[in-house]
Amino acid sequence: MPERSSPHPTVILTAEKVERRFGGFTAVDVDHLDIHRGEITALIGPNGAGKTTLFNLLTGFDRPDAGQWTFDGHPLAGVAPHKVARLGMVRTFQLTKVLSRLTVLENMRIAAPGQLGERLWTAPFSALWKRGEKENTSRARALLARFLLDDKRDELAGSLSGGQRKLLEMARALMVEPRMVMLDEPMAGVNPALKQSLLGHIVSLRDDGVSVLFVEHDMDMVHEISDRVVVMAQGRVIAEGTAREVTNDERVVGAYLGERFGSDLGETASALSGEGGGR
Ligand SMILES: Nc1ncnc2c1ncn2[C@@H]1O[C@H](COP(=O)(O)OP(=O)(O)OP(=O)(O)O)[C@@H](O)[C@H]1O
Repeated sequence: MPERSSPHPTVILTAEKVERRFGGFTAVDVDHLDIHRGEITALIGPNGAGKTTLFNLLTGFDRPDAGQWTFDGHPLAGVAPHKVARLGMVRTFQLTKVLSRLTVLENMRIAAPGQLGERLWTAPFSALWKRGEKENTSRARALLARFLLDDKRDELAGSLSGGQRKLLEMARALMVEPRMVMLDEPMAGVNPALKQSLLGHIVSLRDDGVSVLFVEHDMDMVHEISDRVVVMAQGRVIAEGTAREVTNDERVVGAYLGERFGSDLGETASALSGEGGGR
């Protein structure tokens, strides 16, 4: 549906020859990857394709065996996650048990930049620190209002529904005012009623100028909001293009049909082919 990818996009993230091996097994072997600025990019692929491992590498949560990548001109290989976030690239995380025992507002406040970091050491209890805390709280409240969670602010995060948790994960990521957000399966465990609202929030991020990269198995979502789709299989990028282009790509259909479970891409491709009068 959207297919609004610009013919002359600028690149916000570019990766070269990124490799991650676990023992003798190569989980990621990406020769080249560009993510376009201001677009919604879906990263899809069968189970075990290396999508999450690539996310972890790009955001500093894992170390590559080889490779380089730059975000907005900053070389990032070997840079720690909190520094990556400070440069403007954040990823969402599923709420852990520990975070579930904190309130919604506490979850937001600890996601603020510099929290538990240098600010706390150099200026505890100072006026500067208090001002920072006040700013963090008002930013957190504004984001919670945007995601319709403000009336839940004093409730434990663990008491939220699956969809509300996803909204909180996204709101938390925005505490650092990122230029790029990486979402890991944003639709997993979300009921259909909240799905549209979540999609709307992702589109509104793009409309605010934030680049979005998301991993997802839900092909309806991929078709509905992606400007561009990158397909991985066996650690490599095997295809790139609009959702329609990649679902009609034989290499992509082959990669999915090769596995028994996972995505509905095979069905989607057949449906698309049917629309187009058969293949
Ligand atoms: N820490 C690890 N140690 C050993 N093997 C790992 C490790 N992390 C990932 N792998 C392997 O790397 C491969 C890629 O895994 P990854 O989780 O990145 O795939 P994925 O595309 O995200 O899959 P899914 O869609 O199922 O989440 C898999 O075969 C996985 O078993």
